Formats: sequence, structure tokens, C-alpha cells
Amino acid sequence: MTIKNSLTNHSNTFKDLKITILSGGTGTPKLIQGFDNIEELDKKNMSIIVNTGEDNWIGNIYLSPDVDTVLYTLSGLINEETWYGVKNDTFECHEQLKKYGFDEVLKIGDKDRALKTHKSNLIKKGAKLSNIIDEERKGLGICAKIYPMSNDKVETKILIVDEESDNKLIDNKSDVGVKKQHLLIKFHDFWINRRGNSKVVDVFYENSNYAEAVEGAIEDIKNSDIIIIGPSNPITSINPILSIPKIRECLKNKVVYAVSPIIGNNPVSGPVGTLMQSKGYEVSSKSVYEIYKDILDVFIIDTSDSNDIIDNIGNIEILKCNTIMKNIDDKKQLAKEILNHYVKNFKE
Ligand SMILES: C[C@H](OP(=O)(O)OP(=O)(O)OC[C@H]1O[C@@H](n2cnc3c(=O)[nH]c(N)nc32)[C@H](O)[C@@H]1O)C(=O)O
Ligand SMILES: O=c1nc2n(C[C@H](O)[C@H](O)[C@H](O)CO)c3cc(O)ccc3cc-2c(=O)[nH]1
Ligand SMILES: [Mg+2]
Repeated sequence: MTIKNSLTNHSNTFKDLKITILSGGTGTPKLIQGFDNIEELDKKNMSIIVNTGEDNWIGNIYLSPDVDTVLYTLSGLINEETWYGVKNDTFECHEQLKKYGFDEVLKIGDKDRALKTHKSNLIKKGAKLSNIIDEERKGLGICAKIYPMSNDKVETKILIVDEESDNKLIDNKSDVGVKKQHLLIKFHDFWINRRGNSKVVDVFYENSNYAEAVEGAIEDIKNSDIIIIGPSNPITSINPILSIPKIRECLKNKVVYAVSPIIGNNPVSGPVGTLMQSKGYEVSSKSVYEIYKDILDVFIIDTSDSNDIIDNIGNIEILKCNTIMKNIDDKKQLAKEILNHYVKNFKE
């Protein structure tokens, strides 16, 4: 349909805008920094709904990696090398536990452990994750509201080919008795222990059909002017959020923008390629559009991406911007272009 590039500046009209951002992983938190640095935007009108599909217990520590990354990003504590944990943190406790024979595998820092211990204690007492996060964001002096995609357990599971059976197959391909075996594993097993090197057959969001959205999150979606799906892994960071029935239903009546995490056929980072192929998608920005299209109004691709995505994409508008966020100026510029485009095309 139509391609638009940079637009005139409408920043004075940002002050009343209400925005909700869907976030997971490391891509979207960069864009969240961009929005958080737009002075004219009232941060009390900014809500973030976060993926909890990778939440897990490590010993007695409750790990909610994508939530903690958003908390640290909005409080300026985030380690921007890894996009998890607290910058300049120490790892005394982590190292000492290893000496006692308990390897947490994930490197949890000493300052980071305080946030996770706070969550763990309250969860054990039966508190709701959404209430705990709200206390933590206030404790960190964050104005924006932050919600888990659900207070119910929804777990991202990866179906992989069991390498052992695969090798047996190769060795004894004539032996009809040897069958390809599959393993259903946690995302962390796939990404941390197996370094994302397994052959992925499929991805599931266990229990998502029965999971309730958080009331405040649904309220904020309904009251928002614009919903932004950030440039994160569509399969393991955004789709778990969209798999919560009430959330997806609500978004259908809203103005929704999405930023592609893939430029042409190249992801900027991570295992998004293998995971998209496992769901039958080619690795391309066009496939990202396919994944979101039933709720999408504007799809943002990188200026370096080709225009052939335009062919038959229905009535969705393509906006081309610089989507490679190397510094705070890039992040702020991308955030501003999204809001400028919204004001010009949906507000006036
Ligand atoms: C394992 C990895 O995980 P995670 O850290 O959870 O990251 P995301 O789900 O956010 O996926 C990373 C996703 O983000 C894209 N990305 C990263 N930086 C940028 C950027 O500056 N611009 C842009 N358009 N996309 C960005 C990257 O390509 C990845 O696909 C994971 O799940 O991948
Ligand atoms: O790949 C890693 N991811 C680590 N993560 C990130 C996370 O577990 C996953 O990498 C992301 O969820 C990928 O989607 C942490 C997250 C935290 O909140 C705290 C500590 C870690 C530590 C690691 C780590 O050592 N290695
Ligand atoms: Mg992730």
C-alpha cells in the first residue's frame, strides 16, 4: 500500500498520549528507553505488558527475566551489555553457591538477587506477581505501569529433535526400529543449556488458553491511544503475550504498531530465525507482518529493508524508519517517529 518516511514533528501533542507497549527480551527494552526519554510524554500514561513465558524457579529464586529487564531499563539500572541484571553488579553469592556445589547456571548478581529475593518471598506467601511488580516499580521510582502478561503460569516450551536419536538414525538409517525422538523442553534449557543449537520442531505456550490477563493491563489497553509491539522475538517474546485470549481480543479494537526485529532476512540478534522456521515461517520482516497481521495497523521496517514487502499486505500501512538502535538518539528518534506518525494519521 503506501510507504511513508520521517514526518514533521508533533511533539507538543504527545503530552496527553496514552501508550501501551508489549515487551519481551532485549529488543523492546531499547525502544522503551526511547519512549522514556521523550520529555513531552507523561510517563504515568505509559504501560508495559511483559512476557512471563520464561519465568522459572532456580533453587529458591523466582526468575522473571523479561519483567526484571523492564524494571531495570526504566530505572536506569540495566546492564546494557547483556540486557539483563544490574550494571556493575558483583557475583559473590553466585560464585560462593557454586563452591558449595549449587550452580545456578544463570549468573545472578548480588544487587539483582535482592529484586529476585523480594519476588520469591512474596510469591511463596501467595502474593500476585502483578502486585509484587507494582511494589517493585514504585520502589525503583518508575512512573510507568508494568504488568506481567498474566498472574497465571504460562510456560513457553520448545519441541526439539533429540540429538541422540537423530545420530542413531543417521548411523542406522536402514534399521526401521530407530525412530526420530522429540523432546519438549523449557525455553531456558533450549537457550542457556543447549545454547539454542537444537533443531526446533515447534513452540508451545503451555496453559495460555486458560490464563487470565491482569485487569489493570486490559484497562490500560482499552484506555490507550496507541499499542506498540516492540522489536522482540515474535515467537518467544511477543506471541506468549498475544496467546492470552483477553489480550489478543482487546488489541483487535485498538491502533497497533509493530516494529520488525528482522531486517530483510536478517535478525539483528538471537535465535529468532530457528524459532520462526519451526512455526513454518521464513526468516523475514514479511513473516513478522504475517504473525501480527490480524491485529496490526502500521508495520515498521528498517529503511534498508526492501519495498517488496508491500505486495498484497492488505490495508496495513508500512512505515520505514531507522530501526537499528545503537544509541539513545536512535532509540528516541524511533519512538518519536512512531508517535508523530500516530498523531498525524490517527489523532488529527
Ligand atoms: C534469546 C533472545 O532473546 P531475548 O534476549 O529474549 O530477545 P528478544 O526476544 O527481544 O529478541 C531479540 C530480537 O530483537 C531484535 N533486536 C535487537 N535489537 C534490535 C534493534 O536495535 N532493532 C531491531 N529492529 N531489532 C532488534 C533481534 O533481531 C532479535 O530478533 C531471542 O529470543 O532472540
Ligand atoms: O543467557 C543468559 N541469560 C541470562 N538471563 C536472561 C534470561 O534468562 C534469558 O537469556 C532471556 O530470558 C532470553 O530470552 C538472566 C536474566 C536475569 O533476570 C538475571 C540473570 C540472567 C543471567 C543470564 C545468563 O547468565 N545467561
Ligand atoms: Mg526472551
